[in-house]
Amino acid sequence: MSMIAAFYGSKSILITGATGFLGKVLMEKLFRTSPDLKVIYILVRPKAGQTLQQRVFQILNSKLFEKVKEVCPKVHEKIKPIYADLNQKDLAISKEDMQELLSYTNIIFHCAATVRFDDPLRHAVQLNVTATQQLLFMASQMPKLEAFIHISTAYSNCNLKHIDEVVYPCSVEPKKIIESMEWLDDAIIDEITPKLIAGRPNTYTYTKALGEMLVQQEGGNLNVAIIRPSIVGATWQEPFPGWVDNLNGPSGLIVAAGKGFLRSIKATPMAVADLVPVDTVVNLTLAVGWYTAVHRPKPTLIYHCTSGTINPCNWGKMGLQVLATFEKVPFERAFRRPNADFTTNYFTASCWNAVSHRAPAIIYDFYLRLTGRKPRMTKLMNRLLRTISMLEYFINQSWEWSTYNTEMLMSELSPEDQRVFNFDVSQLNWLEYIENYVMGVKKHILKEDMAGIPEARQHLKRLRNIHYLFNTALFLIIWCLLLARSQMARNMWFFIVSFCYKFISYFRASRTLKI
Ligand SMILES: CCCCCCCCCCCCCCCCCCCCCCCC(=O)SCCNC(=O)CCNC(=O)[C@H](O)C(C)(C)COP(=O)(O)OP(=O)(O)OC[C@H]1O[C@@H](n2cnc3c(N)ncnc32)[C@H](O)[C@@H]1OP(=O)(O)O
Ligand SMILES: NC(=O)C1=CN([C@@H]2O[C@H](COP(=O)(O)OP(=O)(O)OC[C@H]3O[C@@H](n4cnc5c(N)ncnc54)[C@H](OP(=O)(O)O)[C@@H]3O)[C@@H](O)[C@H]2O)C=CC1
Repeated sequence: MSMIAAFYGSKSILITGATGFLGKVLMEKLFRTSPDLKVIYILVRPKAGQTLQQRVFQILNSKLFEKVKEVCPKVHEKIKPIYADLNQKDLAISKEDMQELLSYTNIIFHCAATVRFDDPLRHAVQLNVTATQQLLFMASQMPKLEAFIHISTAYSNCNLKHIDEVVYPCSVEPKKIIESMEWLDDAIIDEITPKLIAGRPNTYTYTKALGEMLVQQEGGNLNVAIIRPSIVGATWQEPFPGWVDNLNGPSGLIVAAGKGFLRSIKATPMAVADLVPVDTVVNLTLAVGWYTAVHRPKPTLIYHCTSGTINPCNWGKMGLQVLATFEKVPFERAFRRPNADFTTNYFTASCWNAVSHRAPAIIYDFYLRLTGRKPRMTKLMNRLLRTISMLEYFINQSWEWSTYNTEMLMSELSPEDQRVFNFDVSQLNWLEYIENYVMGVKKHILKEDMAGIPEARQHLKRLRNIHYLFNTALFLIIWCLLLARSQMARNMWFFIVSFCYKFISYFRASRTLKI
């Protein structure tokens, strides 16, 4: 029997961010391995016109929860959605709900955050720092609380090349940043943001670092732990390989490449692609929750959930495997045949962006206008290029994270727990994982059925023929223009024609003599 599964068996658990990518897999694993847990409180907000219940219903009826419904038929009775908005003071939790949370919660998993790289500092601070402070204040009033597990990111200190499992202080205290957001206007905040995030690429990584510092400072007597995942990808093994449900990180670029929009990206092929499967992150998170509650380590421990130092993959290997998988499992209705490459300098990247991204989009929008349809490709391409510009920071350099605490935790687990809550990425087969990831993007993000592969292949063949036709026509047009304007071109054309004529005559003559 798994000690960790038994530990959660009687617990009341609060998960923030449970409707997110990581949060869903965390909930699924808890219900599947500890079906007799008491309750999981999830902070949820209405979204896209859906009520809290509708959002929970949609999650429980998704493919991700198919196995849970077999082992925990009453799962819907064990989830308690609580209205909350991290943008609001006191998280907008009602008095009744707050009283219940304070009275019964045993474990908190704080996953909620804004993971956007381009959020204004005020919004990122509100979600990733102020909301964390409010959750810590709630936790300090929970008499039954055994552990507070805070999910940060391995890139919170990406301004450093080697990162240890410690909290690195930020130049300005989190509390001062929180207070200043209350009275500074947006214009001043925009002006000071570059100075505050200095060395980091965006407000996301900066505010995650602030959140860690706040947890360390205001964790008080709480049993707190911090987990830093690197780039969280699709599931590796459980509940099944390849599950992913958002366009963040690699997923969006895999879609863009598979649909033929993405043709080049500035990357360093040998740079470490520090991906970590979401089920690996969840297994580590649950093991940390158990260890923190049972062993109460002091001071606060930080756990790196990364792959680069244990089982490194690089962007070149990943990119080639993604392209190879497209050959086997093409995406439907592609704009062009998938064919992308990494460029290693800005000049080449700019040229490729102009020739292989912007020009085709303009041509295609011109065609849409000619056929009376609304042009959309240029707008989509600009968004994709903007996304790429934000991700490039992370694919053109490598970092090194120490993993002492994570390895220590693994050694503390029983063999059964190491099996059930496996976070040993040394066992990961990258080629197999990446192939499952691409197939998962096709099935779970694009909602494409594998039965449509033959038609997708036919579509790609048609695109190839159109591509050849277009290139031939372009060549002929350019050649005719050259012939019309250049005597040298005409002389060259005459030489080629006469050479071919003589070669054919000689060939015929030699064949006649042989007969
Ligand atoms: C040698 C051969 C080479 C061959 C190469 C083949 C290429 C194959 C690709 C494989 C290589 C992949 C490289 C991966 C690089 C990944 C690096 C990731 C690093 C993360 C480090 C930090 C990790 C963390 O701690 S949190 C990470 C999670 N956070 C994110 O990833 C957030 C990033 N996204 C954003 O910040 C925003 O989306 C932003 C700012 C980039 C774009 O914002 P914008 O407002 O423009 O768009 P959205 O409103 O978000 O969406 C608009 C629209 O676009 C769709 N969309 C969203 N994101 C993406 C995307 N990444 N790609 C494509 N499309 C995207 C979205 O669904 C929306 O559509 P609507 O219809 O409008 O809803
Ligand atoms: N994905 C990755 O590659 C990595 C993620 N992480 C960390 O893991 C955690 C989870 O990330 P991930 O699951 O990918 O992110 P998602 O964007 O998928 O999920 C974010 C969660 O936060 C919730 N949330 C955001 N804003 C609010 C708000 N105003 N009020 C209430 N809830 C809100 C979202 O709710 P809603 O559904 O209503 O929007 C969602 O449940 C984050 O802390 C992130 O920093 C760390 C490293 C890598």
